[in-house]
Amino acid sequence: MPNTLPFTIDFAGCPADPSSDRSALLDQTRQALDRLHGWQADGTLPLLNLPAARDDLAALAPVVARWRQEAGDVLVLGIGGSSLGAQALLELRDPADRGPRIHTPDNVDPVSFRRLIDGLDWTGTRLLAVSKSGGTVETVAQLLLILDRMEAAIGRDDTAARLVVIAEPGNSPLRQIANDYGVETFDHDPDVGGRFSVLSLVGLMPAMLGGVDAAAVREGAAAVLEQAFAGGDPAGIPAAMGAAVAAGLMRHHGVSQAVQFGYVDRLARFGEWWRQLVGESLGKQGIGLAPVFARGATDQHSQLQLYLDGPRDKLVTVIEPPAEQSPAWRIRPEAAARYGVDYLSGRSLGDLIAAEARATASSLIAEGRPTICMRLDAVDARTIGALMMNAMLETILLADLLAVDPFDQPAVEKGKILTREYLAALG
Ligand SMILES: O=P(O)(O)OC[C@H]1O[C@H](O)[C@H](O)[C@@H](O)[C@@H]1O
Repeated sequence: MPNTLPFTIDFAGCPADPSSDRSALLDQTRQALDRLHGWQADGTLPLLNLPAARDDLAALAPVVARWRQEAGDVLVLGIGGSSLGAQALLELRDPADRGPRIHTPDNVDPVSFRRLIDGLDWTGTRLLAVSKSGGTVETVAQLLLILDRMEAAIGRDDTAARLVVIAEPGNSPLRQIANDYGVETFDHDPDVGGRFSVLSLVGLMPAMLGGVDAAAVREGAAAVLEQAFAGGDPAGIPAAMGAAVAAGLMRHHGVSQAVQFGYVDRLARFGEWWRQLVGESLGKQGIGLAPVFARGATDQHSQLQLYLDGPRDKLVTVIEPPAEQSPAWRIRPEAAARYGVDYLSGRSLGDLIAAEARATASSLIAEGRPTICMRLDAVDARTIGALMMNAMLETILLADLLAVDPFDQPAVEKGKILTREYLAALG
């Protein structure tokens, strides 16, 4: 397969005006790309080496094959960067896949968690606990509760045989549990942050368990890096142009929100993954771009009025669906004529949603609202890998333009400390 990008991005709805310094911003992205290219070569930023990695996935293959054959249910316990990427990739599961049901109960709402757990047959259930730090309270709490239940039902040895842990090396609670039970453990690379870890085994092991083509995900990501590092004009590199456009709009036009308006249901979880990436990577020192996810066509009937006529503080990216392949249903011309909806004659839902995406983008542009149009060749593993790497690269480049560190999230620590204090104070 030629290594071209499986999507196109049109920035014409974000014209640069005289107050914008877009060419200076693009020059800066060129320098940042050169730096990143160097970091890929010397391994300083391992995220950039993940698309070409192979051995890590080969090491997972035996347990993945076993679980796909034996398990009825797999619980992937993790939150934030240890869950959202997997959730996004699992949306691409083939409905005919015969592997286990995969659950990603990232939240600790006791009612939804209990509903899930109460329905499980423990003999056929497998547990994958994922946490970079190995100490995230939600993940540890869920695991301890489940281990109790599972052990009571099938005994300690059979429980241990059903658990796999992914965590960075160290003496974290999760690592201690893994040692205690003697379970199979895989290393989370300490130098790959959670929200940048989807292309590692963190995102790809759950994807493989669901039969999603992990190699194709990486291939899509590799295509993005290859194009970005080929030395071309940054205006032709989607991540560089996206970062320059966003930085210009933030600096000169009061834009403070990025709306991803996706017209593909299977990319809704991708939208949630992207929210963490943008929110945690850029939101610091009083700077930030609030990521908003909207779902087309549903949010045309809920949010579009605001985007078209509300404050001019948004950059909207419309993700248009790919052309529908052999539509299953079309509206019969006689029915369309009879009910006065001739424009629907012979049309499929794919025709409708595609027309709606175009109409939303055109109406935003006509109102002078900064709008990016993204068109996908397909919704498949390669495309989502490319979308993810494009988003990560764009976020890193935008952080450079905004002079913030994309890889830390110091502000969230306070709440974690308080949570532990409040729990301890319960007595
Ligand atoms: O992977 P873990 O260490 O369990 O962390 C899970 C999540 O926890 C946090 O609160 C961080 O803000 C996130 O960036 C991270 O993805």
